[in-house]
Amino acid sequence: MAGRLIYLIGPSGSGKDSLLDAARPRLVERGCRMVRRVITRSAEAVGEAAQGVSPEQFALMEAEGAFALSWQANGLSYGIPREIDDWLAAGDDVLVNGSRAHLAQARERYPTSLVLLLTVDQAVLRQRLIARGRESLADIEERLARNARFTAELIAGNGAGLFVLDNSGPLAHTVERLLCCLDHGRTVCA
Ligand SMILES: Nc1ncnc2c1ncn2[C@@H]1O[C@H](COP(=O)(O)OP(=O)(O)O)[C@@H](O)[C@H]1O
Ligand SMILES: O=P(O)(O)OC[C@H]1O[C@H](OP(=O)(O)OP(=O)(O)O)[C@H](O)[C@@H]1O
Repeated sequence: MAGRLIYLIGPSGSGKDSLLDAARPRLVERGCRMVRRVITRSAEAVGEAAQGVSPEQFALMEAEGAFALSWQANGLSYGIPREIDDWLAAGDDVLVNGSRAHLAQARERYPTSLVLLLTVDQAVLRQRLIARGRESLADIEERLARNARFTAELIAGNGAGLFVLDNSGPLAHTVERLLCCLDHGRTVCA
């Protein structure tokens, strides 16, 4: 039986990478796989969670069919390696750090996917982005504006198909809710 694609989305700074890192050992325990994204960011800026490539390398990889999903946002290109399709075919669940703007395409390709929307209060989000110190203040404001547009639209348009995980509180709490959702489904953990 094919595995489930678990498509984690949420604004930049909502804590997607932190959540994946914190939950990693317990996800692995459950046989859930995670994949390193390919991003057109410098190697120093992407850290362990992704592979940094140049725009030229990215275009080449895309043309060669290296990605199961790919999108552009925030002036960057992002790719999810196509090896996830082998894992899904082998019956493994796969959790990916996705894009809200690319949700429709992801659902079209993976109709049984479970979509998790990570949310955080906008004021908390601004503070976290500033504290993370990765983008300029102007870039941070652009990300916040992009976020404000998206969250309301997503919840209005996809309410029934989304599991909302609030990460305004402690990360450990969000990890427990994520695992509860994966183990028992939306209704029990809501
Ligand atoms: N629950 C939380 N409480 C406090 N800080 C958090 C929490 N979740 C994430 N952070 C911090 O917020 C910042 C953004 O998190 P990050 O995982 O990089 O977000 P994303 O991957 O969604 O862009 C990081 O500095 C991270 O340490
Ligand atoms: O369509 P959106 O939902 O706005 O998402 C666009 C991109 O922004 C986020 O990545 P970002 O560059 O912020 O990296 P990070 O969130 O992993 O830090 C997200 O993971 C997407 O790749």
